[in-house]
Formats: sequence, structure tokens, C-alpha cells
Amino acid sequence: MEPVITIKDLRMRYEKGKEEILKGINLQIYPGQIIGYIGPNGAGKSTTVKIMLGILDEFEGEINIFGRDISKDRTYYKKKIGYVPESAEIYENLTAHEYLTFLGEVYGIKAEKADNKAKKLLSLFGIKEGNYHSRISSYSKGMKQKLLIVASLIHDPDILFLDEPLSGLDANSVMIFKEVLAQLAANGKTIFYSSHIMEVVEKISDRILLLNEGQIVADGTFEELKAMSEEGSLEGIFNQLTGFNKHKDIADEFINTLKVV
Ligand SMILES: Nc1ncnc2c1ncn2[C@@H]1O[C@H](COP(=O)(O)OP(=O)(O)OP(=O)(O)O)[C@@H](O)[C@H]1O
Repeated sequence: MEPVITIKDLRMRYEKGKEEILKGINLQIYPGQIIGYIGPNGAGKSTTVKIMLGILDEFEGEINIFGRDISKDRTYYKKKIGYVPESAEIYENLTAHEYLTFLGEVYGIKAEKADNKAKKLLSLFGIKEGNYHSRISSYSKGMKQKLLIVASLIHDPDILFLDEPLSGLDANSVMIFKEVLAQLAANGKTIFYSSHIMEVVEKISDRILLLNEGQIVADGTFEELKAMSEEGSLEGIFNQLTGFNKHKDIADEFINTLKVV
């Protein structure tokens, strides 16, 4: 099977002369994989994703998506990818109906078709037609998250980049969305799933990538990662591979500092 994404020696620094944020990443990602992309705050996960999305272009190395170099052809692949950002600037004055039909049209879907699809997808997520026609500014956090998820999928992308996608979703919606992801992957879609919620990453991922200080320090299934470490949970593996064993000492110091007034 041909990889859907190939990354060769990816390096990135935000400012000249400053330290590299990404220090030589090499990866091949295949269709139908759910990739759990994890790592400590500041490891470089969002930077990698933004480079693949074409938002950042000052990188070194080579990235091929659908077999073509994204530096040479910057637009062709964007119709085939979807993105749920960790926090988004949505056009809050628009209604969901206006926003999603506009977005659908940007992707070349006819307004009526985008409208029907958006309305149906949101209703499956528990957002009623009345709310579909209200301004996004009136939405709760979870409703906005559902809107972002639907917006990322409206054009039926082949690759989906998700950053903490479950944020704010209620338990029922989480179950629906996890099942949707499993079915998308079974249909050959590729899902890049960034999250700090280790229990979820452990359960849904076919392959886990752990990024630490700009380098991939583990790459395998949860079972493979477990076999290389002494730990039984992904949280334990994460701590071991990032060399972290001080949570108790730090919490003690935190509490002691709080007591000083
Ligand atoms: N626009 C920017 N300008 C300068 N430095 C940046 C910029 N964006 C990110 N960085 C730096 O790059 C490093 C990696 O950041 P990045 O957002 O990719 O990490 P992350 O792994 O996604 O973290 P988190 O888990 O907190 O979301 C951090 O040190 C951050 O300060």
C-alpha cells in the first residue's frame, strides 16, 4: 500500500538562530490508520500539523501528501483534508446554517446539498433545527465543538487532523464520534489524532507516535509500546519515555507554594 503522507527529515525553527522546534522527523502514514499523536506541551505536535496543513511553510525537509510534494503544489491536497483545531476562530455572527453552507461552497459543494448534509449531521449530534438557524455566538462549548467537527467533515476528506476533538462533548456524543472515527478509518480515511487524554488515545489508535522535544521517541501500536516499556498504561509509557517521574514532588511543592500568603 502507498503511504498517504511521507515526511522526510522535517526540521523547523520559528526564528533564525533559535533552537529547532522539530529536529528531523521521518514518517510514513498509511490509509486507514488512526494515528494517536501525543507528546508533552510544547513538543511540536501543532507545529507538525500546521506544516502539513500548509499554514506554516518555513520548514526544511520534504512532505509528500497523496504522493505529491506540498512545497511544490500547495493547493491540490487541501480539498481532501479536514481539520479540527484545538481552539478556533469561528465566525460567531453567522448561524451554523450560514457558516456550513458557505464552507461547503468553498469546497465546491452546492449550497442546497451542503445545507441538507450539515443539518442532518448536526441533528445526529443532537443539535436541533432551531439551533441550526441561531447565531454561533449563542452556542454552548460542546455545540461549538460539534460544529467544528461537522465543518471538518462536510467535504468528505481523506485525511482528518484532529486536535483534542472531544473537548466539551457530552458522554453520548463522545461515543458517537469515536464510532464515526472507527468507521471512517475502516473506509480507508486517515486520522491524525492529537490529544492529552491518554485513555482515549490508547483505545482508539492503531498506531501511536510520541513526540518529545521535536523528535519521535516512540512509534508503534499500544501493544508494541507496552512491550518496550515497563509500564502497563499509555500514561505510564508517556512518563517513562519523556523521562518524567516527579509528579508527586512537583504537586507537593505546588501545594506548599499555595500555602504561602
Ligand atoms: N508562532 C510561534 N512563534 C514562535 N514559537 C512558537 C510559535 N508557535 C509555537 N512555538 C513554539 O514551538 C514549540 C512547539 O509548539 P507546539 O504548539 O507545536 O507544541 P505542541 O506539542 O502542540 O504543544 P501543546 O501540547 O501545548 O499543544 C513551543 O516551544 C512553542 O513555544
